[in-house]
Amino acid sequence: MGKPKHMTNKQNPFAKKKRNNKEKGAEPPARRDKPYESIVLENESFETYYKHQQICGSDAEWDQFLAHMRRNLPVTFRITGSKAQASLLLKLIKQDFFEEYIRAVKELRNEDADALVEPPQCLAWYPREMAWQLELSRKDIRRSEPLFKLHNFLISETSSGYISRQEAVSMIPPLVLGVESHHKVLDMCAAPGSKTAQLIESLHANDGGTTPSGFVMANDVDNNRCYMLVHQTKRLNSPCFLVTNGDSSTFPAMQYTKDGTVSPLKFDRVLCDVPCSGDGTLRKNADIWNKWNLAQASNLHGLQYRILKRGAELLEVGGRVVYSTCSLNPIENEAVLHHLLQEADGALEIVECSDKLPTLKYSNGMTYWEPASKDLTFYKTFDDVPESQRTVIRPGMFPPSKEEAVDKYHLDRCLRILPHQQNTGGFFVALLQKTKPLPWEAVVADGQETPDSTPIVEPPPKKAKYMRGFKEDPFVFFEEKEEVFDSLNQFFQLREGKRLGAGFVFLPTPKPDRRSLSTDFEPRNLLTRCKVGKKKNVYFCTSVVRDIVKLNEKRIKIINLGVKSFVRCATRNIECDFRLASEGLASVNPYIGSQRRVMVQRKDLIELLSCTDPTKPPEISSLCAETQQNLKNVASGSCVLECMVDDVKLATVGWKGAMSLRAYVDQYDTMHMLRLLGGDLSKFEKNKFQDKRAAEEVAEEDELDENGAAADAKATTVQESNDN
Ligand SMILES: C[S@@+](CC[C@H](N)C(=O)[O-])C[C@H]1O[C@@H](n2cnc3c(N)ncnc32)[C@H](O)[C@@H]1O
Repeated sequence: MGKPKHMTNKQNPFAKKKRNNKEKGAEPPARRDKPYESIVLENESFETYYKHQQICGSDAEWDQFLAHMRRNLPVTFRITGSKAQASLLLKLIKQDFFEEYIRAVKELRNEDADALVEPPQCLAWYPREMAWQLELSRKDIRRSEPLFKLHNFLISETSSGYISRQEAVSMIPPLVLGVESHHKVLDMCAAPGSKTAQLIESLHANDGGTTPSGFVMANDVDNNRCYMLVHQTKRLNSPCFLVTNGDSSTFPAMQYTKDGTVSPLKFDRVLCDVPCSGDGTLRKNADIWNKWNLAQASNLHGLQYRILKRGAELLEVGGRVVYSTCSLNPIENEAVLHHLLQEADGALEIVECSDKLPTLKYSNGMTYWEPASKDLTFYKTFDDVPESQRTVIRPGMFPPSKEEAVDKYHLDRCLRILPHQQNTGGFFVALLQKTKPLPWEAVVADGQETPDSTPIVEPPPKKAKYMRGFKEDPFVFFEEKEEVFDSLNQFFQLREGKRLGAGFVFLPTPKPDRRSLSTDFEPRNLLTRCKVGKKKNVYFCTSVVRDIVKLNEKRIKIINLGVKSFVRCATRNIECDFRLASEGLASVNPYIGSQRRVMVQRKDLIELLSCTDPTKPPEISSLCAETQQNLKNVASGSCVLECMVDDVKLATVGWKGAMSLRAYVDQYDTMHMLRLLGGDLSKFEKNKFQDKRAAEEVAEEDELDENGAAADAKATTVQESNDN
């Protein structure tokens, strides 16, 4: 046994400081030093530093920049999901949501009915009109009663994953990366996951009914933030996705099976949305005005460089990596890129990407900057840096000559998005292409393999804390012969249904020839999270994800993968002990046989979804004749309910009982589907302001009653004592 902790010589300096503070009675630091409203939106060092670096072209532009930095950020959102259902929702948003928006904004501003209100603005650079900006801040929406329906809409559609409330500039890196369905994608610093969600959507965007052959691996060093990532991406229900937890700067070399041979796993697309000082988010995080200083940027440069370098090593030749930050500081942006490009000696090249974002306003990447110390002394060359500052200001932070910056390194091809250019946050993004193996990879490969299949250089040694965090339940894949699978297969006809539909819940009408694309259901792609005992939840993933997990489980900590597809639910007289889980429906739906599918009429689906009392599901005899007819050949138990809306097929999980039919959908999905079906949502609309007022009234009445009772009791006591 070792010495007790307090007797060891080595003490954790942070714990010691905390103890000392406690002893001195010092208050723990508040999360924010000042209440939000009273934060002074000024920081002299910030202004001096960025003015010196000339991030704006003129004094007039600088004034505009600062003025925008001090304004609240407008709310933006994206419509997500597969093309068919996203178009359906867009149509609805343009009709109902905008109408309600204009009405509510007029009410909020006390304007009369004829007043003109700007409708929401489409972000023109985002494809297919799928991203929108409202001239309201998050605070406006949360705190204003007239906007409660809009708030409810945003919450319910976000919770069910059909829209994503995401800052406009944060939508840019995944667009620039250009992910396609066959790509192997790595998101190196992924939490909380708004960009990961976009990458997954791109992977599925052109699936046209087939499951993508590529995958997205999302990593974050912070164990807790990995769970935020799981939560954020869960709504997309992608079987081609996994979450890992590790330090990206030492991300391990991995393997996968390529054409039957175990090979090094290199990625086609890598996103490095690195940790940064975040001063581009000042409009959203006003407390940064208080805290901003130059030390953060200098401290982060090294980590940012190491993450990008590792990303480039893990990239396939011909592959692309996006480097992005929400910082305006050239030390965290152009300097990091220049640092690596210099070492890559032509193996990496910054490529033009503005063509992917037509109409986006931006400034070109900086080609000259001057690193500075915390006291704002600026240096033109490393030779000028005094010895005492040389651990902070590093040679790799200095710019190349002005000619090289443009002609050799193309730093001007980077995009700087400044807040005043289109009323957004500040952002930096660059797209790089790997044209050949990196010089140090070629050395590793020398004499062993051709440059095309260069093995991955091993990462720098890991620190001891690398594998820390909670222990995850195991990932236990089904074997080819698996009792549970036989039962699932028999009941849901998984090997007979084959590919009848498409990947996401909202299915375009299947074309008859799609059957020819069919692939058999692979039982080994099902897994559970327990080694012993009864299998409870059964998850589904694609073959490539299973392969990667099996080959690399010991190299990297895997947090999550697979979509819950079947749930144990033993019911008397029903042969299969599992029901379908709505999360996995999109993935397994194409395989489910016709005997477990029911086409229901629109009116009936509205009735099923509107039933909020689980003890009283609609009687089958109350449904339309067509629906009743379609139910005739379906045995009791879990089934898929299908319904056509325009030319889009909606699918949801249902349960046929002896006399009744029910839909198994959570509240937010119910609201979403009712919206698309044109059903009545009023019973789900909550006005939190009204609820609060009602609760206050009840509390007041209770208080009056209590006071009255106390007065009565007192009067009685007085009366009694008088009587005595
Ligand atoms: C700017 S945020 C990423 C935002 C995210 N891409 C999104 O769009 O939601 C940076 C993330 O990097 C993570 N991080 C910091 N150092 C890291 C490292 N060495 N390896 C991996 N992730 C790291 C942080 O935990 C943080 O979640």
